[in-house]
Order: sequence, then C-alpha cells, then structure tokens
Amino acid sequence: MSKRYRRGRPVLVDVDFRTSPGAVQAVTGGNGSGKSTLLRILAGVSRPTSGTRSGDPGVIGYVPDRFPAGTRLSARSYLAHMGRIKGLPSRRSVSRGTELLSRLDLVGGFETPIRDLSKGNAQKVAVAQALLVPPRLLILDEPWSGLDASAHGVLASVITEVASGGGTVVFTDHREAVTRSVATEVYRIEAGRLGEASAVTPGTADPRTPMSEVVLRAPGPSPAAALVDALTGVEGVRSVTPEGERGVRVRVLRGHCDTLLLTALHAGWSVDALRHDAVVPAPADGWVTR
Ligand SMILES: Nc1ncnc2c1ncn2[C@@H]1O[C@H](COP(=O)(O)OP(=O)(O)OP(=O)(O)O)[C@@H](O)[C@H]1O
Repeated sequence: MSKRYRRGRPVLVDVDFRTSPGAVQAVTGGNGSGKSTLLRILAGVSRPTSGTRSGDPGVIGYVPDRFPAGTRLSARSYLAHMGRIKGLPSRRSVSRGTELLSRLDLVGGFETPIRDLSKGNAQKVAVAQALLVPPRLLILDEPWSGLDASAHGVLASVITEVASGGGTVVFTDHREAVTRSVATEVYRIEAGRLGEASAVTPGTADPRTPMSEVVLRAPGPSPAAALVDALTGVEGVRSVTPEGERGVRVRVLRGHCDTLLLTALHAGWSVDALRHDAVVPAPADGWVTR
C-alpha cells in the first residue's frame, strides 16, 4: 500500500507489512518517517491511498500516538464509554479497567478528569482501554512514552502475554535497546519505504546483559495471577507470564536472579525450573528497574 495526505509528498510507498501470530513486531524510523501512519492503517482508522489492508485480525487494541488527554471525562467514565463501543457492559468495563489500572499502578485517581492526570498516568488509561477486551492484534504507538519504570515492566509483560497467547503485537519506539529487548522482529521505515524485517533472536545479541528464566509455582490455592501481580515491577524482572494454574514464567536480569529466588522461597513459592542462558541487549535507560 501507499499513503499520501491530500496533495502532500508520499508518506508510505509500496509498503507490504504482514502481521504474524505470536510475533512482537517493532517499527522504527526517524520523526515523520510514517510509523504512526502505518499503525493507523493497521488499526483501520486510516485508509491507504492505494493498495489494501486485508485479513481479519479479530479484536484490535490500539494505543494511538496522541491520546485525548484533554478530556474532562474521568478514567472510569472514559473506560466505560470505550467498553460500550467494544460491546462490554459498563460494570464489566469498569471492573476490568480497575484491574488493569491497578496493575499499571495509576496514581491520581479513577474519578479524576483525565486532563488533570499527569502525562504518564493518562498514558496508563490509554493502555488500559486497549486491553479492555483481550486483543488479538495489539497496536501500540510509542506506548512507553511517559510511563514510569514499574509500568514499563507491566507493559512488557502484557506484550509477552498477548504474543504467547497467539496474538500479534505491533509497536513503535525510538530506542533501539527497547525495541530489541521486547520485539521478535524489527522493521525500519526510511524515505517512505519499509525495510526487510530483522529477526531478534535471544541468545545471539549483546552478551553483556545475561538473562535468567525461572518458573515459579504458588503454594496451595493461590492463583498464578497473584504471582504475576507480586512480581511485576520487581527490580530486574522483564516479563512475567502465567504458566498453568498456579505457575509463572519470569524473565529476569541474571544479576537480579538470586534476589528473586530468595524472595520467592521466603514467600513460600516453589522454584520449578531455572535457566541461565537467555541473553538480550542491555536496556538504554534502565527501564526494567524500579
Ligand atoms: N493527518 C495528517 N495530515 C497531513 N499530514 C500528516 C497527517 N498525519 C501525518 N502527516 C504527515 O505524514 C508524515 C508522517 O507522519 P507520521 O506521524 O506517520 O510519522 P512518525 O514516524 O510517526 O513520526 P514521529 O516519530 O514524529 O511520531 C509527516 O510528514 C506528517 O507531517
């Protein structure tokens, strides 16, 4: 497909972009290179000038580059409205929204007008609306913009959860370290053209930041969700994904693994498996730590 706005220069030229189930696809490029335009077309809120968007990805969750942060609506009313558009009863949207915003650690209040929230907290509301109905295609336009370190970790976990459930995540970010540590494929747009994907294979990247993978099991009747909540945002933790009814798989920086294991054992959790060989690039700005 190609895209130009009114009589302006072409923004996208003969772009062929395919989403693939289970993939986390990053789109990079300079300011004004057309990343948001590509994501808007993928989300179905903008049409290509020529070419087509085809296929039915199922439920789409979309965090746009410009969230209507000026609205007088509170997070609660906004999420209830967004839920209604997505076919959810208000009560269900509010309970799901509350769960998501407490996981993202919203500070400022569920009843506060969104325009009075800080930029990062408004961004958490933007992320929550995209997840009200579990998406099969999650499209995130610079989703980390303004988020604090703990919400960074939660969002990385959410991305992993969507992809490991067979969904697709497409996101943009300017920082190569973030794209390479979260994405499985990285694309670059230059002069309106989309380059070939470069696959990111954990284990072949920069060896300076070794990762560990730990499978933990909650004691007794505790559900995996309790462990996900307890571990998300913990220092060094990159992602937490449920594994069975009472287990979670945690990716953690190697240097923080022993502390994680001690915390887990003290809390009465069992360590089911441990692997020290996963390697990913170092983060640019320490976004995984609190
Ligand atoms: N609605 C619009 N009307 C006219 N021109 C637009 C519109 N949206 C984007 N453009 C133009 O299209 C080009 C690509 O914009 P786009 O927002 O897709 O880039 P981007 O790569 O996401 O940029 P950034 O990294 O700064 O967010 C820019 O030159 C921009 O000015």
